[in-house]
Amino acid sequence: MKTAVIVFPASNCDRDIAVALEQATGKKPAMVWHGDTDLPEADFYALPGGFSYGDYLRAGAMAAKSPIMRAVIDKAKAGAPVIGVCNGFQILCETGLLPGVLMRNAGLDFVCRDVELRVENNQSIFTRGFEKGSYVTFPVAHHDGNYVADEETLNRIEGDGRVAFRYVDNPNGSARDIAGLINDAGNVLGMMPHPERVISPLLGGIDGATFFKGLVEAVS
Ligand SMILES: NC(=O)CC[C@H](N)C(=O)O
Repeated sequence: MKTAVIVFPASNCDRDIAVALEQATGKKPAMVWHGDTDLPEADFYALPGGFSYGDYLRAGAMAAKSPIMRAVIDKAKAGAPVIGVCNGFQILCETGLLPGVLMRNAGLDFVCRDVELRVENNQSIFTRGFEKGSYVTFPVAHHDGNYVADEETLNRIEGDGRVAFRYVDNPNGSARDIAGLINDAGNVLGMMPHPERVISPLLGGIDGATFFKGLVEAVS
């Protein structure tokens, strides 16, 4: 099982997700710099959290135009599994691989705390490790986590069962409490909460370990 993590200037969760992936797969992921143009072969690709390019213009907007993202977009369109966490979710929206956009939190504050999420869909490769309707707790840490899309898009996403996770107590104003979203084809997931930060009791929880284990099993 090979995985790869894309590293942008001011990514700050790249090593956290690398540790989570190594724990789940037994192998260190390839770390790929944003300025590269070629991706190594991998069973899935991860876009980590952080403040890529200082969150200038809009969080994820500049990273979406970085050289490596052309290769990530091609891989995703060819069906490779891609996961984006927090800034990674922002980047996926800015590339258009996922619909909608992440705007400033409704309360205008940076929100940093554990949040409870409902698993809305366990049919995807990303959520198969969970029971549908079960609850998990992951931390959030962001100022731009307010998911916005037009009504038609929201209806379509919900109608197609593409909401992966929903906030129980919405921390940022996201439309329809959406915390994590899957693309049409089912191979791209973006989510604001951080599963890679709860992969051991020492870190305060293991729901993230279940998440990565389920993903690894699904793509093996
Ligand atoms: N941890 C993260 O990836 C959050 C950073 C993100 N750019 C924000 O909205 O604040």
